[in-house]
Amino acid sequence: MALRGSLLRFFRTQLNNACLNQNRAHSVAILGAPFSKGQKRRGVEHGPKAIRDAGLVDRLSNLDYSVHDFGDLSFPRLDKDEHFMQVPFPRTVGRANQLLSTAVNSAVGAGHTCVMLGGDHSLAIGSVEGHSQQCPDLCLIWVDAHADINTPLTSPSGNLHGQSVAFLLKELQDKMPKVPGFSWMKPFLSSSDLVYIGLRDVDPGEHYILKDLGIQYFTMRDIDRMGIQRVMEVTLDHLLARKQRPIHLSFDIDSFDPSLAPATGTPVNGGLTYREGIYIAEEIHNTGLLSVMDLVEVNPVLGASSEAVEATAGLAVDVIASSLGQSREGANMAFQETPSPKQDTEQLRL
Ligand SMILES: NC(=[NH2+])NCCC[C@H](N)C(=O)O
Ligand SMILES: [Mn+2]
Ligand SMILES: [Mn+2]
Repeated sequence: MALRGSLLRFFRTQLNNACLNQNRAHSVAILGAPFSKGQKRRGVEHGPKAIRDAGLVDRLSNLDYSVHDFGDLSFPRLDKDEHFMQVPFPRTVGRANQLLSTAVNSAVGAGHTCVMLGGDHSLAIGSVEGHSQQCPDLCLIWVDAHADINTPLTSPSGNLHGQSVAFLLKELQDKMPKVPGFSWMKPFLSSSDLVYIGLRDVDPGEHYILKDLGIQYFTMRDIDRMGIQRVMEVTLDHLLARKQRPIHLSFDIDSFDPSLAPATGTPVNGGLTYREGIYIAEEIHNTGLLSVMDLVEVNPVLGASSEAVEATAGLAVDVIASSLGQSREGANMAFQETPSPKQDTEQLRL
């Protein structure tokens, strides 16, 4: 019995080590997912380019990562893809997510911390699913103005980017109709493995589900009341107190206030400040457990000016860099000691 227990523990640690960043702390994979069929506004498929143009790769290289930019995935166009109930493009969205899942699965398997650039938020289905193939005990932090937990039966819009979480949760399995295009996956996440931060536009059916499943969430009002420091403390405690496990961060740029992130499809007033957003990212980095992150819903076509687009994409880069260790305290990688003028002149004389 004792031997069996310790063997089990050993294998569990082995499995965890593949996922708990030890070996991959210094290697980041970037995956572009130029995809927009989870919602109806065009332009969000240009998100990956806008974020790269804002200097993502340079910023991560400055952090001393080896950065592997795997470029953009290419998603097939399916000619025949009729609505399912109110849901447009179900097969196209299902297939794109299946491809993304495979890509995330192999990037994590190869030892990278993975950054997925969207694209709309329906892509989190494939991203979290692929991550879970490598790290079945992952937990999910969803930073968003929206809960994205509608089912096809509760959704007011039909859009799949407002339903991603419903596809992931085991507890909603018997509330979900069989959506064509999604037979490759089944739900795997428990509602206790998920925390929301930043909510302020929750549909009635979503609110019912959040309450019914007892999901931990922090609205903007909660952030006003408790402060972002306490919100992060409770979030990380909720997810990690029992055991350390890999984190999937799914970050929707519309969690920020529209004054900071105007170029997005479903902006909602009263969002995160710059400092709150960066603090969330820093705290997640400080756990040492970030394994995959999504940065979604940057839509360069919806910016009123090039400045608006650059501000939104630049903010996305700041969030990604902070999640991967850029620190407001500064870092001293280049210095072993404070350079002294005496040594300098000696060197000059030589
Ligand atoms: N990922 C997003 N921006 N989602 C917005 C969802 C909006 C709304 N709740 C819906 O279901 O359509
Ligand atoms: Mn979202
Ligand atoms: Mn959103």
